[in-house]
Amino acid sequence: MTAGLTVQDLTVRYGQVTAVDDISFSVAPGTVLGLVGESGSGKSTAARAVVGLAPAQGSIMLDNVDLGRLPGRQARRERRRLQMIFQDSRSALDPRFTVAQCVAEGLPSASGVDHGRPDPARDAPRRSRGRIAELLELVSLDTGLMNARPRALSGGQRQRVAIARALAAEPDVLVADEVTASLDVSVQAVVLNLLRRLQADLGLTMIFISHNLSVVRYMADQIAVMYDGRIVEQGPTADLIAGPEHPCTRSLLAAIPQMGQRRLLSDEGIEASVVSGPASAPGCAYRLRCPIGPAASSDGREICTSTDPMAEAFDRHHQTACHFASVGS
Ligand SMILES: Nc1ncnc2c1ncn2[C@@H]1O[C@H](COP(=O)(O)OP(=O)(O)OP(=O)(O)O)[C@@H](O)[C@H]1O
Repeated sequence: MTAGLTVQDLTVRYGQVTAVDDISFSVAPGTVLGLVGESGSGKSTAARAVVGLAPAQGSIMLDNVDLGRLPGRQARRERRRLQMIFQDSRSALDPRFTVAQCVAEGLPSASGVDHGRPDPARDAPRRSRGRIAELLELVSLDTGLMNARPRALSGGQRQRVAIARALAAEPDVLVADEVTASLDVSVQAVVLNLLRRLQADLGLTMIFISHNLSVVRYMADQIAVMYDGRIVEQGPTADLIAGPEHPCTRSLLAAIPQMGQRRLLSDEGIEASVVSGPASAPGCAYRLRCPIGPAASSDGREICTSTDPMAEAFDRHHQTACHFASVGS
């Protein structure tokens, strides 16, 4: 069984911008956490921080090992257990490399640490080709494409190469950030099914990010909803979909087109970007958008403007950061 992931008090600041604001979550071994939220809510930054690509405060633990407390070399080795797949496979793959070389980038070296960028002038080492072929088969890619360059591939094929490269490192945790957002709608479902199958077959622990709640719903066991750098609601997928408590979650749900699979898997329908108050303002960050908060109520809902709602446990599994989470939609 792969390791579980625990993230505690994760904060990422870029100058004055707090992109991720003190979030905590855990992903049980072999399960999928869906991270959903509007554009700019901090999903990508959180993901990048988890895999060590963004400067962060807080702790990231694989099982009970805090990666931030390990010495450099050991930390680098442990970080290989977390792999990320990005939205844009075109820029994620080096155009000078063959497919085999792209996948070989992910293979652990004999010493167990990064073997760096393979020399694009040389072919993937002969001893690795068997493993590379295995990985291509795993992602249902024709091994005849081994010597092709990424630009000769379709978007879906390139994303499969990126997945194969991530799997080459034999990760415990896979972080998938909007991996189908730039694919044709017809290919999105195929890649999502592939990811779901690989996750289940390999028992991977996974963070799956999308701004499209219908896609996250399909992929995830648990969902965390982000707004303005924070997690405003999290819980088991079925509970959160059947009984969304935070108005932000309700708004994301309402934006799902109630149509067939083609529309459901498209990126249509999620509106707007984050509108928050000044960073120093007290109160709930969602209040300016909120249909049940101060703007919408005659009683003023003073608490929304005066007090930041901490995530309160409505039950043990389902948490919502809203003073009026139980008020109807
Ligand atoms: N390198 C950076 N420098 C400065 N600000 C950044 C940087 N990366 C992200 N941000 C800011 O952090 C906030 C969160 O951005 P992030 O990309 O993580 O959100 P997101 O939810 O992933 O959005 P999207 O779905 O559009 O990618 C935004 O306000 C963004 O402008």
